[in-house]
Amino acid sequence: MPTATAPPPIDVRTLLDFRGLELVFPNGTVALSGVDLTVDRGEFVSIVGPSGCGKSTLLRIASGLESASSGTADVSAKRIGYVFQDATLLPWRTVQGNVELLAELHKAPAAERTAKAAAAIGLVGLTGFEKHLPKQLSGGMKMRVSLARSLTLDPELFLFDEPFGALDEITRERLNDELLRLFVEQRFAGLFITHSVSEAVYLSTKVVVMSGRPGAVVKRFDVPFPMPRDPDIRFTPEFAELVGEVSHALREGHR
Ligand SMILES: Nc1ncnc2c1ncn2[C@@H]1O[C@H](COP(=O)(O)OP(=O)(O)OP(=O)(O)O)[C@@H](O)[C@H]1O
Repeated sequence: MPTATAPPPIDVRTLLDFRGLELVFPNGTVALSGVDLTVDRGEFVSIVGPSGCGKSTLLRIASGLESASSGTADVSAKRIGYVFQDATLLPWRTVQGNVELLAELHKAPAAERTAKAAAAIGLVGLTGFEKHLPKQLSGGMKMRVSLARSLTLDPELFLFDEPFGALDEITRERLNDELLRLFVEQRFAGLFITHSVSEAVYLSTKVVVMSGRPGAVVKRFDVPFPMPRDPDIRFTPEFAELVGEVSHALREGHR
């Protein structure tokens, strides 16, 4: 009797899979050249690279806003969250109204929207600020609202484009810890762009270093420190050593 052939297993671990990506803009600018990048479930991947090396372009490809000229860009994550350097809040809407926005666009019923927004506002530590308008919030609080807005979608993959770049050091460190807590609790995967090597090492399970334009991956580092991550890890020689190695690769790739 013929035996049924089992279908090939689907690799549900990989949420984003870029192979040999090239991107040439219509004006001839070669932004990316042969970029291989994957983000698996459970991973938090940071990209560091010199200005103009194509980091934001990679996120634009991940979100479907840009298409590669060649190579393959597979994104199997169904629900994707976005946080950019600018919190992009609607100034006339309250915190609650801003956080409900995505659920509203997805036509979720009012009661579900309210409940999801309240839970997300709680997750980012803004309970009590629901009725505030964006102009009444600090920069760090606005970023929390931006995070909460995407959390209502229960994202499988979160894309971050230098979300904390404009914040002061203390606020940035606090938000790094909040983000790590959310990563552990909410179990989304992350693709995070930053100019800060220590931020990349502190947050990530993997750090990818890109060269200057055209952007290519010059080195990948696995970050061995366990999750949940101890904030004091930043003051250890092992942490300093890894930051040094990533910084060195960044300098080498920039020549
Ligand atoms: N629409 C476009 N047309 C032509 N060139 C572009 C376009 N968009 C971006 N570029 C160029 O492509 C390169 C990559 O841009 P991108 O914004 O991805 O870099 P980046 O690494 O995110 O930079 P930064 O760190 O400064 O934010 C840059 O040199 C940029 O000037």
